[in-house]
Amino acid sequence: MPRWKTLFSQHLRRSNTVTQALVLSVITFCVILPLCCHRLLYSYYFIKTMYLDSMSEEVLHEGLVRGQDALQFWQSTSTTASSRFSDIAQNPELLVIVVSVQRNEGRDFHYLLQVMQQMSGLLESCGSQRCAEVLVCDVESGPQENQDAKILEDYFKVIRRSSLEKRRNRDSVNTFEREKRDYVFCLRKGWELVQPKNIVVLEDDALPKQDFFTVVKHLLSRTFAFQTLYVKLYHPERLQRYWNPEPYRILEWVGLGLVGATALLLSFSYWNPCSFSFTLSVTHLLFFTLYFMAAIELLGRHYLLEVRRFSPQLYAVSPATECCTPAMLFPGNSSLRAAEYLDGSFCVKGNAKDIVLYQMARTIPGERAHSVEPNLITHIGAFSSVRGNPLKPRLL
Ligand SMILES: CC(=O)N[C@H]1[C@@H](OP(=O)(O)OP(=O)(O)OC[C@H]2O[C@@H](n3ccc(=O)[nH]c3=O)[C@H](O)[C@@H]2O)O[C@H](CO)[C@H](O)[C@@H]1O
Repeated sequence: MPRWKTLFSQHLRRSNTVTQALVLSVITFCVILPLCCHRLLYSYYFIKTMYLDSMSEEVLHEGLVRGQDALQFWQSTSTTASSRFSDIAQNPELLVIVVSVQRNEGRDFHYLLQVMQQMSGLLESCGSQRCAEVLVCDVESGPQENQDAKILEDYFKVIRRSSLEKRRNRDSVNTFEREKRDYVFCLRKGWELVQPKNIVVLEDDALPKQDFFTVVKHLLSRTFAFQTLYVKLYHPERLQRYWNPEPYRILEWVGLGLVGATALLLSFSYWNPCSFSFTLSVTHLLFFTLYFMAAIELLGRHYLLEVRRFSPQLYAVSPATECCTPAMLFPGNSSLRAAEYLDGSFCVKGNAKDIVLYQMARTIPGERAHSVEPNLITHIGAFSSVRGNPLKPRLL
């Protein structure tokens, strides 16, 4: 065949491949994914203008109903032996401390009651061998009472500061410093009272998921847990994307792209072995790796993480991410070190307790911190007790 003919047929084949790649990309990214994902809150295709307000209202309404149900639940529960968790054993394997303050905004949502209702269900499902001891740490030190904590007194042990400590704590510090001091108080008091082997601290709007105790138990059976200051059990869903600058996520992203592309190309080569030349496969591998990476990111990493719930062994442990402390595991006696670090810092807006802990774990030699994914709690607090709230809270 003359040379120009060979070149022409090569060019035709190449442009044919490029066209196929283009058509596939347009169909996937402009038709299929937008159709499937436009209602998924954490997907890039989510149409905020159409769905955000109505979804936020719906979630708010559901939260209110759950709160009223929880109130009714605790008001109607009789204090039988099985519903009482207030007798705390010494040296338990795990102590869960729930930190709570009286909320002014969103008080009808009874976050604490919701969390404790879920917790009591989880504790009951553990059977006679309790999976944890639980303390409610009521840190309200103003003139008002924490009504929800009061309701729970018949069922759980509630710890508070003494009146003298309360008076001392009332001096005019900013909210973030007060929040930190409250946290330190709960950590130390819990340790002092129960001497547990490990501690989990939950904020009062952190609703534990069904897999909570199973996964915490599994984490504690791994050696890394005892070389860490804390393990974060929650990270906000909106910050779980690959396009957030966490180095290990980039590795996961490229790895998933490569695995997807290799699997696809191997199945192609199985069904049509003649079309599988080396040059084609390298270009194809590159294209499909990028194709899968883009598809996963646009769909939303959050949804992919949910697949890991299949087994506790599949939960990913990685270096800790910065934001938020609604659910924290302090293995061994690390809660005492954390309390000491927090005590030595002064918190202000922009340098709240979550940032202080993160910085400590990064800068103090020998300290490390980890995060586990997917989340072990749902954050149900639409209203913040430390920051100003918008008139209508939104999901994003
Ligand atoms: C979901 C999320 O992103 N939550 C984070 C956000 O809290 P939020 O702004 O969401 O505030 P929040 O209402 O969830 O309060 C956090 C916790 O602090 C407790 N509390 C509040 C006031 C007080 O004077 N004393 C006290 O102990 C309260 O009971 C709750 O357990 O910012 C905090 C730092 O500022 C923490 O990093 C929270 O994890």
